[in-house]
Amino acid sequence: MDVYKIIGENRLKGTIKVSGAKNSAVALIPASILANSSVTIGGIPEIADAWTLKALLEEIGGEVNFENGQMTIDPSNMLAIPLPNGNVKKLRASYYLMGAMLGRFKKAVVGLPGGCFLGPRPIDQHIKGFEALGAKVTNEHGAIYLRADELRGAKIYLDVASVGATINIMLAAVRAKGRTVIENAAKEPEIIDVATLLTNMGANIKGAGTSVIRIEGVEELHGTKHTIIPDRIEAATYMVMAAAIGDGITIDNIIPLHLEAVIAKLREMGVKVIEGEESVFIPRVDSLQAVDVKTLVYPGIPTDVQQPLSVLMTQAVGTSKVTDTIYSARFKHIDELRRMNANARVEGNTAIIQGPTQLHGSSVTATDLRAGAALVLAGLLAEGETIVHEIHHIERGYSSLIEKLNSLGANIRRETIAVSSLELKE
Ligand SMILES: CC(=O)N[C@H]1[C@@H](OP(=O)(O)OP(=O)(O)OC[C@H]2O[C@@H](n3ccc(=O)[nH]c3=O)[C@H](O)[C@@H]2O)O[C@H](CO)[C@@H](O)[C@@H]1O
Ligand SMILES: C=C(OP(=O)(O)O)C(=O)O
Repeated sequence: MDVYKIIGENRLKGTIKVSGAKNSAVALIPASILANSSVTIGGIPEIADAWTLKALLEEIGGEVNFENGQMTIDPSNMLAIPLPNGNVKKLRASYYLMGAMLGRFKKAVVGLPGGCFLGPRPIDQHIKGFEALGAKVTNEHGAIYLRADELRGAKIYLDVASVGATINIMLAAVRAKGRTVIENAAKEPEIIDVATLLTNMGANIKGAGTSVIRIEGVEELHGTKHTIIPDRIEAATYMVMAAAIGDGITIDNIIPLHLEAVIAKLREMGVKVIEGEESVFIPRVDSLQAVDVKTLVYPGIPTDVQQPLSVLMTQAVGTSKVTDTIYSARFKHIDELRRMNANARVEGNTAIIQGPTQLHGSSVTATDLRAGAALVLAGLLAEGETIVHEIHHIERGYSSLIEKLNSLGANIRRETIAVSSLELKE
């Protein structure tokens, strides 16, 4: 069982480089299935989700090379091999195999996705979209079966502006006959990134990044080269860390526009954020003010950032509130923070955090990816040693987290511990 052992209270200083966006990568990699020749994607983060997707594409006959952040996928020999179990369960984004395989083969069998448990994560809007395009969709023993004689363009109104459903419908619709219109589409930057790749493969997509996306289906898509956008969630995580325990940190390789809501909220807390073209500099912060935060769809504060932000709130003077309107149960980290002396409680979809508090090193469990990042930050702030368990969640989405933070002066070790010491913790 591997854990992170963190000795806290070191001030961090220097420059940290953000990797390519996980939530783009996990859609771009499956999108390559739709091409008739090799697709090369640069800037893929070294995260477990990328390796799992590589293995999944290989399971269906793809030839995949992943080296130095560049993934080249030759999809020519891929087949519609059913994927009911195994690797598909390891990540949420395996659901993109449904749209991509449906688009290419007009059929797919994909086990219901895994990923972080954030409360219920329905995929009804994805299925509604596939059905509108003419697919028959059934759920048999925990796997989704999709089959269509032909895919026909359709008008699809999403009941919720879902990132996953918007991308999944785009993946199928680019190969449908005629025009698809997605209304109330999600507007996240990752959607534009996927649309850009598909367009460079020969797809005809208009309006990605707005709430109405129009797609004219095409007969064939070809190979191309693409560079992924920087990870705005990773960037936000490091910005929050810089505000909490930095002594002057530059966060490099970012698109500041993607982070406007986070930057505005940090400024409201008293953090100085100096924006460059592709970086921000955050000087040492001496005093933080309590704030209220509500997560919203883009361009609002992302739900993925609320967990690290709630750790920052333990350092702010006064009572902060963070309401998650996207995933109302995404608060498992609060119990862990309480073990570390945080004065925090959850009421409905809101965490209420009183600060400032000196956090104490403790043995805690990462219940999901961003909860894990939040606990790493808590460990960096805490006096003494913090041991973070279940780090596989963190390594699904953060590339070289320990190396990056240690290069700023953090003291984090990844260690294998005997199961008996885990049992002692229980
Ligand atoms: C792999 C990936 O990109 N994951 C991201 C994606 O997840 P995910 O694709 O799960 O998130 P969605 O944008 O689809 O979900 C947003 C909201 O819509 C609801 N919903 C979604 C689909 C559906 O069919 N029915 C439905 O009701 C969800 O329960 C949630 O309340 O966007 C989330 C919201 O920005 C992020 O937290 C995740 O990091
Ligand atoms: C919840 C997340 O990931 P996933 O949707 O892959 O579980 C996340 O990126 O914060």
